[in-house]
Amino acid sequence: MNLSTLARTSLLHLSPLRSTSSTRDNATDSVAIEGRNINFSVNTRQGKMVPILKDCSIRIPSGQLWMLLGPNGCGKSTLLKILAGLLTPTNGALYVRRPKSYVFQNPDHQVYIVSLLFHFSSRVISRSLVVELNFCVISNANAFFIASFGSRFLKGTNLSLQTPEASLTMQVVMPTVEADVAFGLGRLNLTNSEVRSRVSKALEAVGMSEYLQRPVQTLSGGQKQRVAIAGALAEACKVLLLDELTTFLDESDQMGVIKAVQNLLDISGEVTALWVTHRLEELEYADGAVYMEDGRVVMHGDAASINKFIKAKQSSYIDRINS
Ligand SMILES: Nc1ncnc2c1ncn2[C@@H]1O[C@H](COP(=O)(O)OP(=O)(O)OP(=O)(O)O)[C@@H](O)[C@H]1O
Repeated sequence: MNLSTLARTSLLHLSPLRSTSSTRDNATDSVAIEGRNINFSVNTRQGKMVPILKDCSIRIPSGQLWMLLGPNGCGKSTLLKILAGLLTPTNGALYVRRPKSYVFQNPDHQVYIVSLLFHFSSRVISRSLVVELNFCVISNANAFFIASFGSRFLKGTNLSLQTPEASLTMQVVMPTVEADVAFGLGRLNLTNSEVRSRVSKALEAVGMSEYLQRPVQTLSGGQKQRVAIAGALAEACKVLLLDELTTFLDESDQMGVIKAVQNLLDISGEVTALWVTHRLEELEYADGAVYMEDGRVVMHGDAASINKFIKAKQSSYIDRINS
């Protein structure tokens, strides 16, 4: 989908975008993420089609931090995965600026996820989708293995596995923060000094420069999350899709991650972030927000209006319970 074609199309059911006081000075009017009438259904074992997303439309300007909110099961993660290219919509129009990167809720799953993402972009050399990265070789069968045991447990381990298609040795996780951030750069044909420079700039953007040589498993959850974001930045990603990053974090780590994302948007001016959250208080850091219910986008616009809308809904719900 061509951006200019999409931009010319009027999105009648979206509320107009308005700037908020927190909008970054360097943000432009160009659009980084746009979805129009996105539908997504799944087939149940009984052969029934169940709609998960219903005519969802969103439009997110470049250089801004937006939040995606809504009750449990309303479809936030599904929409984010569609934007990331991990799921294909049943129908609808979609534009997401590239390179884009998806950062998962649990920082310990990041390496497993990296391997899955590479399925779509890397060299397929056997039926089991074996992919070669700069440091490691992973197959989808092994990815399941990593998921089952937890990548944290396997960090820095060498595994030898025999599959019907190939005999594999894989080093699962990078031993240090520096190597972890450099993980995805192998396919870019960069010199060593270019890799080092990208890694150090990315770690600086998330406030983790002094952790370059630290083993990843010694970091806190929030620090791991920031390292994962740095990995995406090192690959020069323009769109960050962040799935409930602060769920497992305490308050100080939570603030560290939000500040890191805000900081990197301020520094770059051209990175756009969409952040799935349950926490209403995180809205105060956003330029805009999308509120979903039951697979639909109910409201879309500036963060303050969405905050007011959700609070009004919550208090009317409490009133109904109490009456
Ligand atoms: N493959 C699937 N098969 C059946 N139902 C699914 C599938 N994937 C998602 N769903 C359902 O779709 C709905 C939306 O799921 P999704 O994970 O996107 O919600 P969410 O808003 O991110 O929820 P939460 O806030 O609890 O993480 C849920 O009811 C979920 O059970």
